Amino acid sequence: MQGTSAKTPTAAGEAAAPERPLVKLDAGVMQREGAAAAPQVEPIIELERVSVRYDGKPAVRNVTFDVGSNLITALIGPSGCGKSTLLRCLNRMNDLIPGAVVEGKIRYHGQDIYDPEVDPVELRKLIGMVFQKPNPFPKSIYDNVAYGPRVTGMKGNLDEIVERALRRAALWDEVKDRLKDNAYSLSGGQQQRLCIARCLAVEPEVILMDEPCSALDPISTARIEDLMVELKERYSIVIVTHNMQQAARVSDMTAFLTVESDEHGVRAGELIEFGPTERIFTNPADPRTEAYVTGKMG
Ligand SMILES: Nc1ncnc2c1ncn2[C@@H]1O[C@H](COP(=O)(O)OP(=O)(O)OP(=O)(O)O)[C@@H](O)[C@H]1O
Repeated sequence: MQGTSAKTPTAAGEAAAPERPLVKLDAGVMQREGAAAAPQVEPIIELERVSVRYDGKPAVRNVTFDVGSNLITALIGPSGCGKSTLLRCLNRMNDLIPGAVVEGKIRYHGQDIYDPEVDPVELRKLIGMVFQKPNPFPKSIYDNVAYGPRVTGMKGNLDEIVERALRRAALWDEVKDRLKDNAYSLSGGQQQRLCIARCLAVEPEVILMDEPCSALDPISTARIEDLMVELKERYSIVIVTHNMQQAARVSDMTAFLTVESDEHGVRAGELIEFGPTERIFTNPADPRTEAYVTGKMG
């Protein structure tokens, strides 16, 4: 599988990117400076007419868009429109759901990820996932981060790999003196950053985040949002969020989905609009997008 060549691991101890100031957008939502400019999308993942069914029942229909390299792409839309389903397609997590069938093409660096030659376990190392609720293992902080490198037999000094991942997840300073403590002794926000560190430890290229802040307080949420903006220097991120302010604050590109009926009256999630986040929130092309982002629908 292609894909690791673009990555240049750096030594532990690198400085975190400076926090970006917030700027006000016309729509009254706050967005970090830099995310406002219309970004160039150099695709790392391409979705082409992707449809998903569960036990024959359509959940998502004909979705086409590109996930840009080193950008944050937000998937937004009302409950049940298929955001999580679509996210799980991107690293074949739907393979683990009995009855789930994915159609269409998903290409990662141009390669069809559903090709029988592709090993989904290898794919998930390159396209990692962070879930809604922090889900650390009942192990020490160190062992949580070391878990992936150990089971995948990653080469290198394990202490350095753990430190690097914890630094990139902006958690090192808070845990460096308690690495042997159980992960459950951390706060919810720290646990979520630990899960991000666990994901980063195996050197992914893409991070999928399914409502990563929904179980967190506003301060922990702000830390994760800052972290996401720092991480995109090195990784490509796709985030599912119900929080439109969050999508507007952190993402560069936004895909808006909603449930629509086809000509036979069969309902499934469809992509209504995809584009630079600033435009989607301030000047959407479709009235359904406008209704959703202004809170009149969903
Ligand atoms: N494991 C599953 N088995 C059967 N149907 C499923 C499964 N997961 C999702 N669905 C169905 O697929 C559709 C899309 O669900 P999905 O969870 O992807 O939407 P969502 O936009 O992420 O929703 P929410 O915002 O509420 O989390 C829904 O109709 C849902 O009931």
